[in-house]
Parts: sequence; structure tokens; C-alpha cells
Amino acid sequence: MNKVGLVGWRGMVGSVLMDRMQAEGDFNNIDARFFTTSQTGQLGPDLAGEPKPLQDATDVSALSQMDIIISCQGGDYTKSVYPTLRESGWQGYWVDAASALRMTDDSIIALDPVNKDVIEQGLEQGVKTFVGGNCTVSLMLIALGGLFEQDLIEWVSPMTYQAASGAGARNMRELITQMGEIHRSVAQQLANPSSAILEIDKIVANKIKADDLPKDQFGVPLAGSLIPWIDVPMPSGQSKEEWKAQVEANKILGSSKSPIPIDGLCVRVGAMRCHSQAMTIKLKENLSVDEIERILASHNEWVKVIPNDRQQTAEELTPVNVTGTLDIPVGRIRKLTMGPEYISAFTVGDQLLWGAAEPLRRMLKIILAK
Ligand SMILES: NC(=O)C1=CN([C@@H]2O[C@H](COP(=O)(O)OP(=O)(O)OC[C@H]3O[C@@H](n4cnc5c(N)ncnc54)[C@H](OP(=O)(O)O)[C@@H]3O)[C@@H](O)[C@H]2O)C=CC1
Ligand SMILES: N[C@@H](CC(=O)OP(=O)(O)O)C(=O)O
Repeated sequence: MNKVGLVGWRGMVGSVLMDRMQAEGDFNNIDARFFTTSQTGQLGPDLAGEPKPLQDATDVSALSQMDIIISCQGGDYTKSVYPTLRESGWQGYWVDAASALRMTDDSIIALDPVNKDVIEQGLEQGVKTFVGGNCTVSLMLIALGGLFEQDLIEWVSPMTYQAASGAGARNMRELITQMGEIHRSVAQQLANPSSAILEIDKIVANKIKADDLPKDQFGVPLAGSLIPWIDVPMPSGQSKEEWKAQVEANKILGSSKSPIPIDGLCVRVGAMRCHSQAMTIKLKENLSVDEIERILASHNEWVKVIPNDRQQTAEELTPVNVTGTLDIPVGRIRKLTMGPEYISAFTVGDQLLWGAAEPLRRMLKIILAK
């Protein structure tokens, strides 16, 4: 059995990956070894067999015993360990959630429902480094996979509504704490049905702006507000999250030489772990909405077309409906007034599942099946 080293398995992304691997019985097919940057020697997870002591995730000689390494530890870890490991002559497969190696020439961004051909070709050619894509990019490509596959898209402008989880576990906690404190500030008035709403609104607005609202993680309030900027600025005026859309999507699709323009604004909202995206799409042809829906629905088993119906949209095309599932609903598909080739679409996906852990889990299976 292949020795598979897991690094970052107890973090948020790593825990979701572990759950999925257990649910799919993946541990039956590998000899799993668990690594840590902070708990060397402590017992690893109990996965039916005897828990083994955790190994040091910075020990290159221990890592180099692995056939495959999956890292959900983060970009700093990848940058410090990966080059040394490769320089030591290690020829194994490196599968990573972090963005650090995504755009290097010798890596492939893995999203097999969309680029199985690119992955298979890479494996044939000896590529050994596979990286999960940015969450919004992977979720958009699974939703619109049918249109991309048939080369029907001239350009896309995705405007995102990104959950707190994308910023990390501490940010999720901060969002909930902010919500709780805001509620507490008006709990008395809310309990009285005749209290004035504008008075409640004033107290809430003051609470959100108050210095004592916890905001160490986001830097500004998120509950009752939003943040139209994610990640660091780029010289283009884009945020780095916005920059990733075009470069990563085209690398996944294998179209980097004549890239499809993909650009929009990325916004953090007070959702927990599902990213949503409102997309304006210019098609290369005037297709009927029925035809577009048919193409989208038939691309993969996770995309679910939601009819452009008020009730179904409100019930099914939401973070609350999608959270914890692998479903990628896409709806609000209609012609825009700009012209017959312009359409809108709205999609939602769990950014810890298809946005992070699931492409890695499936990549491991593809390597094992080789
Ligand atoms: N959050 C996201 O949405 C996405 C994240 N990623 C990538 O994955 C990386 C990891 O992200 P994420 O999972 O959110 O990071 P976490 O902060 O949840 O976990 C990272 C590491 O922190 C250490 N750690 C320290 N204290 C704790 C604790 N109390 N509970 C759990 N782990 C702890 C663990 O390492 P150790 O056991 O060695 O101490 C763990 O592997 C990111 O840096 C990013 O590169 C990719 C796509 C999406
Ligand atoms: N930046 C994403 C999450 C993430 O980790 O992205 P990346 O894997 O590209 O660093 C978000 O905030 O929602």
C-alpha cells in the first residue's frame, strides 16, 4: 500500500478532508501517516487501527519516506518544506490545498470534474505536484463546467459573496461573536413588540461601530455589514482574490495561452462556509435558456440547475441549503437586457468541500488508480 503522509489534517480544511476520506473509505486503501508542526510524538487520530505517534512535519527525511504527501497546512509551510524536500531528491506526489505552488510551471491545479484530461496528461508526462484551486474558482468552474467545456463562453464577470470560513476558523468565530454581541445590545427592546424599530436600528448601528466589538481577525465589523475586498492588493487594482479568477481558471481549463477573460469583485459577507457568486456571462452564441440549462445540468453529477422561480430560488440557491453538501446549485439563469448573448447566473458552493478538501481527496484517488 502507498504510504500517504497527511500534514494539516487537524486544521479546518484538513478536518473536512479527513471526514470525507473516512466517509468514502479512502483510508482502507492507503498506509496513512500523520504529521504535525506542533505536536510531534503525541498520538495521531484513531482511525479504527492503532493510533500512531505524530511525526514531525518539518523532518525532510521522514517526509521523504512517503509516496504521496497531502498538505492542508498552509502556504508558509509549503514554501518552507517543499523546495527542500524536492532538492533532497524526493520523487513522490505532493498534493496541496495552499495557493503557494498553484501557478508554478511544474504543477497542475486539480479539479477533475473539469480538467481530468489535463490531470491525466500531466500524470503521463511525470507531473508530481497537484494543487487544489482557489475556492471561488473551483466552485465557479463546476457550476459553469458545461459552458466552458463546449467553449461557449466569451467572458465572465463573477461578483462574489464569500463566507467567513475562507478567512479561517478564527474569523468564523469572530463573525458569530459579533452577531451575538449585536443581538445582546438590543435583546430587551426586541422582547417588547411595541418598541420602536428606529431606536433598535440606532443601537445596533452604534454597537457595530463600537470600539469594543471584537474585530481583531477581519479588522472591521462583518456582522451587519460586508467587506468588498479579499486578500492583498495587486498592481492592476484588483484584489489578489480577484486576480486569481482568470489566471487559475484558465490554467485549470488548459487555456492560459489564449485566456478567457474572467474578472469581477470579491466581497466578504456574513455567511459561514458557503461562497456564492453572481455571474454576468457573455456567450459566444445566442442560446436559449433551456439549452443553456441542459448544457449546465449534463456536465457533472454535482451541479443542480435551479429554475428561475422565486420560491425554488429562495429555498434552494442559498448558503443555508448548500452548507455541508457537495451540491453546486446554479440558477437565476436568464437573458440580460444587454443583448441575446448576455446571461446572468447565480451559484453557491461549500467552500470547504468542493472549494478546498474534495479536489484533493479525488486527486489522491486518481494517483492511487494510476
Ligand atoms: N480556509 C479555507 O477556506 C481554505 C484554506 N486553504 C489552505 O489551507 C490552509 C489551512 O487552512 P485552515 O484549515 O483554515 O487552517 P487552520 O488554521 O484551521 O489549521 C492549520 C494548522 O493549524 C494548526 N493548529 C494550531 N492550533 C490548532 C487547533 N486548535 N485546531 C486545529 N489546528 C490547529 C494545525 O497544525 P499542527 O497540527 O501542525 O499544529 C493545523 O493543521 C490555508 O493556509 C490555505 O493555504 C485552501 C483553500 C480554502
Ligand atoms: N481566499 C479565500 C480562501 C483561500 O484560502 O483561498 P486560496 O486557497 O486561494 O488561498 C477566501 O478568503 O475565501
